[in-house]
Amino acid sequence: MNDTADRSTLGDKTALRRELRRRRRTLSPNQQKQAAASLCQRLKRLPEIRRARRISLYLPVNGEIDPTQLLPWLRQRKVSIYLPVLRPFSANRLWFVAYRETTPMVKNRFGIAEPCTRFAAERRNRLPAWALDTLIVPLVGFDKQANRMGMGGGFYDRSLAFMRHQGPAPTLIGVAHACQQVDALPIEPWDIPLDVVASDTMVIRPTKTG
Ligand SMILES: Nc1nc2c(c(=O)[nH]1)N(C=O)[C@@H](CNc1ccc(C(=O)N[C@@H](CCC(=O)O)C(=O)O)cc1)CN2
Ligand SMILES: Nc1ncnc2c1ncn2[C@@H]1O[C@H](COP(=O)(O)OP(=O)(O)OP(=O)(O)O)[C@@H](O)[C@H]1O
Repeated sequence: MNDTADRSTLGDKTALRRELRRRRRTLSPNQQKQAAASLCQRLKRLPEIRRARRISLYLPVNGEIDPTQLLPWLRQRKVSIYLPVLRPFSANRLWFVAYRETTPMVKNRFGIAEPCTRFAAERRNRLPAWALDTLIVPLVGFDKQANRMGMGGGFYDRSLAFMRHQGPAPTLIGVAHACQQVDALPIEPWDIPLDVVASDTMVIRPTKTG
């Protein structure tokens, strides 16, 4: 690809990301609540989530759809719950820290609540991504092939890069509001494909090829 094409692709992606983030921010508190309830109903019926024993989810910010209504249901099923935490000294990578009622929380540099560094520093409180069996991944956008767009930091793509090789392959469930769907997203070489996308109105799986 030449330089000009490269720059215009990047420009398109940034503009699209901004537009999709704007869409979810304009939802009213009531719409947010309805969407979250409807998403969680759908998620509870997914075989992928009913099999989960070690799952990560996220605490929503800036209009992201809220998956936390799942917490009581997961706890009742004795599923271990983890949150993504920005890894110190490891740029744009995540590790996953146990989220219990007693976990001490702080806000990270993006204003997202996460388990505090001292708690996360203890090995027994955290897992690398490959040791989870299921991840609920926050999406900024998705398309009908279940391709994803995230915040643009490459946090999930970097943390899941191990999935290109043989070995552990946690189930990846992308979640978003229905208004975050677009016709087609550009696929990047580093994108790790999702198994399923769930929104407040639908469940999408990529069509199998090959
Ligand atoms: N709720 C939630 N938690 C999450 C993610 C997420 O998307 N949602 N992440 C998924 O990767 C990781 C954090 N990734 C992020 C990547 C970029 C930005 C970001 O650029 N935010 C602001 C800038 C804020 C600032 O710099 O102060 C922005 O977009 O303008 C935020 C979080 C881990 N935790
Ligand atoms: N495995 C990787 N190793 C190194 N850099 C990576 C990797 N994956 C993604 N990146 C880099 O991260 C940046 C952001 O990627 P992209 O725009 O696809 O983000 P995203 O998929 O929206 O973000 P996220 O994964 O945080 O949801 C890109 O510049 C890309 O080069």
